[in-house]
Amino acid sequence: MQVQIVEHPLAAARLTTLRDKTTGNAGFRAALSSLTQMLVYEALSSAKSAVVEIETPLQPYTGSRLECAPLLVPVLRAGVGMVDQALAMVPEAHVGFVGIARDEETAQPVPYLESLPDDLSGFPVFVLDPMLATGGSMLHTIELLVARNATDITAVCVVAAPEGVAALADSGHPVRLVVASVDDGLNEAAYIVPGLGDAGDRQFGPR
Ligand SMILES: O=P(O)(O)OC[C@H]1O[C@H](OP(=O)(O)OP(=O)(O)O)[C@H](O)[C@@H]1O
Ligand SMILES: O=c1cc[nH]c(=O)[nH]1
Ligand SMILES: [Mg+2]
Repeated sequence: MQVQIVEHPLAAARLTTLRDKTTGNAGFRAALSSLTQMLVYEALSSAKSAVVEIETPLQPYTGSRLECAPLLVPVLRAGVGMVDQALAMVPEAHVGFVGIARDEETAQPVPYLESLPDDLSGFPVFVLDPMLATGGSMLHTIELLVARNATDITAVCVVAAPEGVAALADSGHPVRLVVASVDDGLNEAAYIVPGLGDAGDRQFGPR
């Protein structure tokens, strides 16, 4: 599986703000939005372009546009904080939604929402979720997409645990990962360490 770690100094600065436990809800949402811009920019660096013929004020010009905008799929709740900025980068994109909450005892994903197009053949899909911990939530999402014929899936994450990266790689599904950091691992409660805590709670408060 292709893993692209975005290590730009500005990305590292936003990630530090997210990790800082003194950052409040508003500051966390702002830093997540800003970092999402960098992650989506990098995730699109290999996207195909289509030729567009235009005219500048001076002469004809052969320009380009994205050949196919990715379907954006935020995983609720935490991925909600990434979707506005991703849409700002790709305004023509469509958006699907998946809702999953981990069971706090077992860390198993509990799905509660699925709102996706029926057929994703030929469409690139960007799954937006800041946290890839055990990988259970991302794998569930990927399985929903593959069942709809998706063959080009990008997981856009902020922090990943090696366990989650391995789970995606071992799944054999057509997925690549774009992430700001692969951290040390998971603690006994399946939280990423050093991590940034609960990305949903830090944006929106406890559920
Ligand atoms: O890789 P996993 O072990 O599945 O953990 C990662 C998931 O946990 C978080 O969501 P959470 O379940 O806390 O829901 P929330 O976004 O509503 O807070 C996070 O946003 C991922 O979706
Ligand atoms: O560290 C973690 C693990 C799962 N979900 C989060 O929000 N944070
Ligand atoms: Mg949460």
